[in-house]
Amino acid sequence: MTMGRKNNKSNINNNYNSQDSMAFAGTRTRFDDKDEELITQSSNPEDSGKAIAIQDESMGEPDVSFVEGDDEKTSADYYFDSYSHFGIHEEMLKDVVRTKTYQNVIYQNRFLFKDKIVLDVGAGTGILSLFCAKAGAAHVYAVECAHVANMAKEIVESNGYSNVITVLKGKIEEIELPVPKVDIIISEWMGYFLLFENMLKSVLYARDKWLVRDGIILPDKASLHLTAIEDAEYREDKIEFWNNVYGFKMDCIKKQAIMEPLVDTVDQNQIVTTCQLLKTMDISKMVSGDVSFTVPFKLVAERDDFIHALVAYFDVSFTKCHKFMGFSTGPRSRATHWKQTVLYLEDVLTICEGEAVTGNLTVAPNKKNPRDVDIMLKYSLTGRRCVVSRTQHYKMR
Ligand SMILES: C[S@@+](CC[C@H](N)C(=O)[O-])C[C@H]1O[C@@H](n2cnc3c(N)ncnc32)[C@H](O)[C@@H]1O
Repeated sequence: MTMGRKNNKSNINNNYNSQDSMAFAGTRTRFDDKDEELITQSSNPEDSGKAIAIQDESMGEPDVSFVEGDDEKTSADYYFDSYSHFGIHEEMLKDVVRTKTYQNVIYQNRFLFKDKIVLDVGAGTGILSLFCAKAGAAHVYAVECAHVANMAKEIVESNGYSNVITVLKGKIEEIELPVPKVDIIISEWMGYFLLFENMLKSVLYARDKWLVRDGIILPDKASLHLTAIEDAEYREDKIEFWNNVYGFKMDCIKKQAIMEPLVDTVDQNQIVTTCQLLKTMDISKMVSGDVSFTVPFKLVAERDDFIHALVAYFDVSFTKCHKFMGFSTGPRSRATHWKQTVLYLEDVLTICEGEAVTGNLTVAPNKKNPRDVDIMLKYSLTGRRCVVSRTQHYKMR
């Protein structure tokens, strides 16, 4: 997965949700809501913890030393480590679309929470637990496996909620809850392309183990969408660049670059076709196998243009609220830290208004590392000016 584009264009109007709302994941990107400037923050396991450069002044040269014990770490450890530093939580909390939506869902629907037992899966700083406690929950169990759990405990204490919120440090799959059942499960589990990180599996595990019959899960719906964009300039910079690097061809890197989805903000003016709903997941009913699927699509051109990439994004909704609530991470909505996921095409499609790109998208967790996502895209266009049919494979990692 590749992050960021030179000229980030953030959209500031989320038409989907009139409330202030926004969000973040493993390699999440910082979104500074004040100046709407997007700053890439790598929390890539490859970048974190493995080696540190220690400046030894007597020697002059930096000494690159491996941190003791890191050899034993698995990719899962690196994943959880990425949530240990407060910086990643700062970025999530500052994602106003994300955090405000959860806050509004909880504060405007107190009838759901009053005197209820709540389980917060992946509590982070404890922010969602605090919202629930303030909204009148009888008790909240805040489960968090990363070191930030220690801070969540302190935050709960210093805000005077220790009698309502119990922070449990550990993986949801491994902890013991002091109660047999809970009335509500709340979680912010969404990753890039919705499914990157695969945290949804942990939420479904918690649902099956602890949620009472007729209990509520928040959010309870998540949908993946697809559209097609014109993106000549950036495709040139990211993909065609490898054709001629100071006079040398680097085709092998070009092949890799095209396989890596780009997480970035797309300007709504780049959209060439209709947007299509690919898949809706009902979090209250689905099984973990439902995150692997193949869906057909048909994207109809709304103008004569060139298509360089398909773009995926997601919406989440909280349908148990008094009034519908949710947010979209689409290019026509206010930007979130999730941005959009851009899949570059090997072909540039010359499309005329009314013509359609059709195909199938297959999505599945990677077999070796289920937090990564494998995507297969089959597309074809039989147009007046362009006839193309191709299959491409992408890896989000
Ligand atoms: C996207 S963050 C959300 C944090 C917080 N709920 C918020 O809204 O700001 C997800 C959190 O879930 C934690 N997490 C992920 N998988 C988990 C698991 N299996 N058990 C416990 N915590 C988990 C991560 O460490 C991370 O802090």
